[in-house]
Amino acid sequence: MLNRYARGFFTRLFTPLARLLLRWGVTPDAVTIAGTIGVAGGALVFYPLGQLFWGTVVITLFVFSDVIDGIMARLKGHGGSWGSFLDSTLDRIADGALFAAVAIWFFTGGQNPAIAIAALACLVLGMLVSYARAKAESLGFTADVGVAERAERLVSVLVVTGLTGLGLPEVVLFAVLVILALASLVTVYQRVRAVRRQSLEAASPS
Ligand SMILES: CCCCCCCC/C=C\CCCCCCCC(=O)OC[C@H](COP(=O)(O)OP(=O)(O)OC[C@H]1O[C@@H](n2ccc(N)nc2=O)[C@H](O)[C@@H]1O)OC(=O)CCCCCCC/C=C\CCCCCCCC
Ligand SMILES: O=P([O-])([O-])O[C@@H]1[C@@H](O)[C@H](O)[C@@H](O)[C@H](O)[C@@H]1O
Ligand SMILES: [Mg+2]
Ligand SMILES: [Mg+2]
Repeated sequence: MLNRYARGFFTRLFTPLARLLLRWGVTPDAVTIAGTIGVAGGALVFYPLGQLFWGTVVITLFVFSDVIDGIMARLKGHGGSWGSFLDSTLDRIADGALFAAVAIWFFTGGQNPAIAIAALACLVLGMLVSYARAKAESLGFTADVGVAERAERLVSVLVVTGLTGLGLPEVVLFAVLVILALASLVTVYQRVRAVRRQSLEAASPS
C-alpha cells in the first residue's frame, strides 16, 4: 500500500543520487549489497547494546538503498531476473537481522521477553508474507496484496523502535509489534486467497 503511494515520490527524490552513483561507476548490485550490510550491521551492532535510537538512525540511512538500487537498474535499462533475485534475497537478510536484533536486546539487557517474542513473531510472519509472494510469482500467479507489505513492516518497526530509544514507554513497542504480527498473518491470508482465486480461475473451463 505504502509502496504504491510513496514509490513515485521516493523515485523522484532519489533519482539525482542514483544518476550520480551511476556516473561514478557504482553498480546497482553494489548498492544492494552495501545497503544490506548497512541495515543488518546497524541493527546487529546497535540494538543489542540497547542503542535503539542510534541504531534506527543508522538503519534508516541505509534502508533507502533498496529504493535507489532499483532506480539505478531501471536508468541503466538493466532491471532483470538476477537483480530481482539479489534484491529480494538480501531484503530477507536485512529484515531478519532487524527483527532478530530487537529480540536479542529484549531477551538480554532490555529484559522484556514479551517484546522479544513479539519481534520473533514479526520476523517469522514477515518472512512468510514474502515467501507467499515469491512462491506465487514462481508459479505464474500474482500476490501483490496485503495490509503489511515490506514498506509497512519497516516503517512501523523503525519509527516505534527509534521512539522507544527516545523514551517512549516500552508497552507501545510491544503493542505495535503485536499488531504488526497480526497484520502480517492477515497479509499471508490475503495472498493465499488471491492465489487460490487465480488458480480456480485458471482451472475453470472458459
Ligand atoms: C531519521 C530519518 C527520518 C527519515 C524519515 C523518513 C520518513 C519516511 C516516511 C514514510 C516512508 C514510506 C516509505 C515507503 C517507501 C516506498 C517506496 C518504494 O519504492 O518502496 C519499494 C522499496 C523497494 O522495493 P524493491 O526493492 O522491490 O524495488 P526496487 O525499486 O529496488 O525494484 C526492484 C527491481 O529493481 C531491479 N534491480 C534491483 C536491484 C539490483 N541490484 N538490480 C536490479 O536489477 C530488479 O528489476 C528488481 O526487480 O521497498 C522498500 O520496502 C523500502 C522501504 C523502505 C521504507 C523504510 C522507511 C523508513 C521510514 C522511516 C524510518 C524513520 C525512523 C525515524 C525514527 C526516528 C525516531 C525518533
Ligand atoms: O512481499 P513483501 O515482503 O511484502 O514485499 C517486498 C516486495 O514488494 C519487493 O518487490 C521485494 O523486492 C521485497 O524483497 C519484498 O518481498
Ligand atoms: Mg530494491
Ligand atoms: Mg528490495
